[in-house]
Amino acid sequence: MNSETELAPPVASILEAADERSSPDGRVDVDARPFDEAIARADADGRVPLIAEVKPTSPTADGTREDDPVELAQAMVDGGAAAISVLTEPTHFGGSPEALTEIREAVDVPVLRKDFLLREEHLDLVEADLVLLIVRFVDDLEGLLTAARERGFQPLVEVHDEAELETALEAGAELVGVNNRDLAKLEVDLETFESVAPKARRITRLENANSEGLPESLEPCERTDGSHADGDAVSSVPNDVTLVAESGVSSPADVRRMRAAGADALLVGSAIMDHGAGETDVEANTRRLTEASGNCDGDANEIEHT
Ligand SMILES: O=P(O)(O)OC[C@@H](O)[C@@H](O)c1c[nH]c2ccccc12
Repeated sequence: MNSETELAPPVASILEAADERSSPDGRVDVDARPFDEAIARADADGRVPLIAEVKPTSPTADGTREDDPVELAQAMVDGGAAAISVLTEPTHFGGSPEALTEIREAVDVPVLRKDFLLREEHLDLVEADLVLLIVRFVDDLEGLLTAARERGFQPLVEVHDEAELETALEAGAELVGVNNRDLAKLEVDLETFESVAPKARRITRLENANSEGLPESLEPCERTDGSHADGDAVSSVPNDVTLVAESGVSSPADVRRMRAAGADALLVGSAIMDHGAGETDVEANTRRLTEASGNCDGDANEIEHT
């Protein structure tokens, strides 16, 4: 495994279980729904491009939602989600490959398989439009990226820091998720995306500069504290890596904060699933995030969450 620091005990046990899981013989062959088109459609409609996650429970959740996963996914799409993420990990997240298959049949947006995929054979368990590959847990990222693409999957490569980002980009990742949750402590800090994202822009900009020259900078969004998300352009680079801000986004203000830091899309689970006793209307929970204004207008578009 590609990890030197200690992992939170639930994560270590998830990985042990993942290592022992096997897939049926034979390779899947996916005709994937393009994720870039789903992002473009959302942007064109004025919706924040959101991957909403069907996550019945998790090591950090307070309870478990027993609702029909297909109904949950449909409610997320009705709330404006550009794509759906489905946990297929069974032991700690209450997920299943069957739920993913049913959801993919029921909705027409791209579906991400969220699991702990360690080896090539793990890719063959179930068809999906995207698969998550976590840099920290994968030994041969380049090999797994190739194997995923050969099957038709669009790989979303998850990183948590700059070193992992470099590994991801060197291996040829085009779609990168920056996880705000530290898997060593399971703590969430939105500054993770804010500090890693500009580095992704800088590295790909240098690569582009070799062939095309530098694009003009856009004025970066101003944050509510008056500082800038980063001095660099955040969304003007052609042939750029697509960046997804993952985890810990719970309010329209968080959405705007991640967009200001350069997120092309966001991945949100808990705030939509709401495992506690709070707001259980998944469609409304999704809508208040997809309708969060994409500009930096402070709280002008804040919808009261009662
Ligand atoms: O529930 P949150 O904080 O909105 O997070 C969603 C998603 O980012 C998170 O579930 C996640 C990110 N990377 C993962 C890897 C495995 C399992 C789960 C995850």
